[in-house]
Amino acid sequence: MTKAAVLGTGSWGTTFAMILAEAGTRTTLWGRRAEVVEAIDRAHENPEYLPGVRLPTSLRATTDPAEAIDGADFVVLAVPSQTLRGNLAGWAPLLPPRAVLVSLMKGIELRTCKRMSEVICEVAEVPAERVAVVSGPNLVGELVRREPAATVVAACDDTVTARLQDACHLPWFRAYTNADVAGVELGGAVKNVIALAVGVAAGMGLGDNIRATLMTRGLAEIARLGAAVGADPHTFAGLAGMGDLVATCTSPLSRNRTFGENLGRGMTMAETIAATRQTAEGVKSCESVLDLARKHDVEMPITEVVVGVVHDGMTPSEAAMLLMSRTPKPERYGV
Ligand SMILES: NC(=O)c1ccc[n+]([C@@H]2O[C@H](COP(=O)([O-])OP(=O)(O)OC[C@H]3O[C@@H](n4cnc5c(N)ncnc54)[C@H](O)[C@@H]3O)[C@@H](O)[C@H]2O)c1
Ligand SMILES: O=P(O)(O)OC[C@H](O)CO
Repeated sequence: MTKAAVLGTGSWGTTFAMILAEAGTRTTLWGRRAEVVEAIDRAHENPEYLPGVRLPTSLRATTDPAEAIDGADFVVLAVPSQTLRGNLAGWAPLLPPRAVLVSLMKGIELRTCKRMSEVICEVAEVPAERVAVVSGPNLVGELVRREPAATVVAACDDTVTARLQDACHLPWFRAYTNADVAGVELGGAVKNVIALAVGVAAGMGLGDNIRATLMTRGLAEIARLGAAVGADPHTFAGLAGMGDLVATCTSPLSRNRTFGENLGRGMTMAETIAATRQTAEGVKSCESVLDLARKHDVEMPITEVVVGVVHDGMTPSEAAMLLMSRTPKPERYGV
């Protein structure tokens, strides 16, 4: 039987562990807090992140990473992107020699501008063939009700994607495979930034025309950056590109969109952060996405104003004016 360790008992870590367990994978969750771990292990509920959701009885939980990781075929990483490097450094000595490391995270590391798979290879000292990512339109609030959804499992090794697909495929959760790791990761990380922009516009009371414009031009930004880092442009028309962009930018369940909406309504950053209990990855990653774009000489005007609003005191109205007053140009998608 395939065995998985899921490291991180937040909303996506717990939900993906539930999916793995339901798909017949022997799964153990690792969490930092004893009370959460005990509730998952004994009462089959995560009261902190998924109150009221009944988890499979086969799903185990522990505060001991060695116990979770022992004998795992898949070690699934589900902590915030900016803490991954530190967390993984502690877990690396525990990894079984042939385990595949799976990233659930949708962020880009600050300062290094590295994708999560790159951080994993570097910190765990594993070849790219032993790393996979999972990304797609996967809003936890719907998945825990077992509403139909799909995702993408990506790895450069076909046998790895096939095994991971098998480990998490369910009648209500379709996993597609893709070999374009960079594209799948960028789609997931940058859509969070675009969702912040869409949220700001919604909070300002603006309508569907600008939402569609931000999403479409946002996808063009994602594709331009993707082309610059060597991703397959087709990936961005798929679930991890357009699919996740649509889900995140249109759903009230999205934390990134909601964060932007609060800013657009006039809340300060401090008030918005205080109102956000969970990880809204775009808030930090917008800076690393912009840095990455600058490194590759890629223009990302929506990302630039998101960084302005979130980190540099730009008002939503100033951001809107900056975007709308750009030089008129031909419509181009991608490069
Ligand atoms: N929730 C979703 O709908 C969803 C869906 C797909 C992908 N994701 C991505 O998955 C990743 C994790 O998101 P989430 O929704 O589980 O976030 P979350 O905020 O619900 O949970 C984060 C988890 O990490 C833990 N954590 C925080 N700081 C830590 C640290 N320093 N060391 C170790 N653990 C720490 C928290 O205790 C918590 O268990 C993010 O990159 C997110 O973008 C989330
Ligand atoms: O709630 P968000 O904004 O972090 O989005 C969650 C998922 O990434 C949607 O696929």
